[in-house]
Amino acid sequence: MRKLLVATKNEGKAKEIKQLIGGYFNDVVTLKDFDININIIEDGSTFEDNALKKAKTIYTLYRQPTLADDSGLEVDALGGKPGVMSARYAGEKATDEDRIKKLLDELKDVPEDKRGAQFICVLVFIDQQGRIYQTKGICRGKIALEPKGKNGFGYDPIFIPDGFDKTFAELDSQIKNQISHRSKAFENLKKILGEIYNEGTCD
Ligand SMILES: O=c1nc[nH]c2c1ncn2[C@H]1C[C@H](O)[C@@H](COP(=O)(O)OP(=O)(O)OP(=O)(O)O)O1
Ligand SMILES: [Mg+2]
Repeated sequence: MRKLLVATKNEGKAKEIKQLIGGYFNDVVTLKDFDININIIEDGSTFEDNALKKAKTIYTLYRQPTLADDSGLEVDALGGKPGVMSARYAGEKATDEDRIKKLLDELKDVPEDKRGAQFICVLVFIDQQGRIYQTKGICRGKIALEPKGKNGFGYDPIFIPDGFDKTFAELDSQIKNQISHRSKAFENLKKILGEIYNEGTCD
């Protein structure tokens, strides 16, 4: 029996993590699943700092294999903003719609060919013994002129990945999971898990 704690409260993210993690754990539980009400202040200046803080906080409490994901959207025309502030871009109580609205507003005078952006995902995994591993994935694309689609979460309705003419929210979750920043970070994490667990998936 191998269990993974996922240090996230974001249900959209948790769903993707469960789809992407592969067969290395029989049980994958998030902070919502085991109902711990902990508020981890994400005050780092990088995705790496914040992912590390989330993973360490949960590992220190439970001493079990723990995974954290810190991610966000960097918009070229805004010098990389909202970046690490993506979740709090329109204030603490704001919704995904509020954040999308604010971003589109700031880009209202930016023409289509200057709307380049990238999603970043940093994963930090801490194994049973407390060893720390980190991987990163980037997905390039551009910001749509208006929100479209119902799939996914967060900024998905306004992000058009390179090579497609639809937003992540219009594309199938299967396609998103083949090309996203998160899936790229997981490709590398799974190589590490393969080494830690000797290629053996658990059964
Ligand atoms: O694939 C994605 N598709 C759309 N939006 C995304 C994606 N990946 C990250 N994002 C956005 C959501 C949130 O506004 C911010 C992440 O912030 P981040 O602190 O990592 O996550 P969070 O606060 O929502 O949950 P938690 O910290 O509990 O894991 O970037
Ligand atoms: Mg967060």
